[in-house]
Amino acid sequence: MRNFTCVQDLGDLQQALKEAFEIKKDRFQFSELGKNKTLLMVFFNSSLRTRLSTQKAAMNLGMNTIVLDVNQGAWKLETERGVIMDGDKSEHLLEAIPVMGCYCDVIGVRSFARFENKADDYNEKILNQFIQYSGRPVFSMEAATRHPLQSFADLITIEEYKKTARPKVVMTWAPHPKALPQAVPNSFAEWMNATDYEFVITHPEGYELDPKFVGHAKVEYDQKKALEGADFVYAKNWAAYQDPNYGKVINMDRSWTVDTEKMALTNNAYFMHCLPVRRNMIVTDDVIESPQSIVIPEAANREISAQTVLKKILEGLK
Ligand SMILES: CCC[C@H](NC(=O)CCC(=O)O)C(=O)O
Ligand SMILES: NC(=O)OP(=O)(O)O
Repeated sequence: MRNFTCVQDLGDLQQALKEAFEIKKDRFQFSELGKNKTLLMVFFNSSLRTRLSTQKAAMNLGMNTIVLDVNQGAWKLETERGVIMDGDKSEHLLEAIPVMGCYCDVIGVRSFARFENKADDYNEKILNQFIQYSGRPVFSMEAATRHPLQSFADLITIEEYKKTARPKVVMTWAPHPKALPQAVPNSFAEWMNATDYEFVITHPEGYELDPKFVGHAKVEYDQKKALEGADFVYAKNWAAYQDPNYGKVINMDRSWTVDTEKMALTNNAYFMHCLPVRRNMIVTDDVIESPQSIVIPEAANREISAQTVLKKILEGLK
């Protein structure tokens, strides 16, 4: 595998899951694979789980790691070609990216949607420049439209906890004070659609996601109806996608917060969230602290999804 930006890049998903569970049995069995190889992790946005789990995964494979927080320490970067650089940006991405490629063998990039230009976001303008100009394999650590390492970990977790072959998985929107990217819900939907699970998306009107990601999922505007009989509840906030409200918060309706009453409608469902989570906005304290909350094992599986992806990229370098 050269680059990893979406579920399709993994190829056979069932085979990738087998590799992930093999790694989980003994995460140090491939510790020679990454010897003398360096992973560069580039963050344009904050991170806890991705930063820690991806470094740990690289170390499990014997890799060296370098972490760059672009907005803390590096030169402020210009991303637009043709701009006269007489302002506060000292370096252009078109130099910085090939330079970064000189110092590493694999690059991970986190660059959220900026909500300034929908086309730039949905054409993955930043991530694709790393793919085009770095000369190295590139993987997404959450880009503008997807978060594949998270979604892979989410799928691993559902496979571990499911009680039936085809569980009912419900992704529900929940309120948040900020305009959050559609990357996590887009990606979760894309990965759920790649399985044979029963998958339902529920959100208020106006929060419809890009149909490219919704695919054949059922969309239900009545959250309580959607939650009936659910085996997994995946909560997440996202800003509006559809024009003219792209990138906007158009609703903060706290009746969409996931609470014990909502969870009582389900089939004793497990509660999932990618974290970080705004308690008592997305989900109540009682629900996220309940025995049915699997947000910590879900986060722990980020090491496994990252290690599986890095292993496949390193195998492609041989
Ligand atoms: C893995 C999730 C990363 C990001 N989350 C946030 O930016 C939350 C920020 C906040 O709650 O202040 C998102 O929603 O895409
Ligand atoms: N879920 C996730 O990617 O968390 P961070 O933003 O903390 O990396």
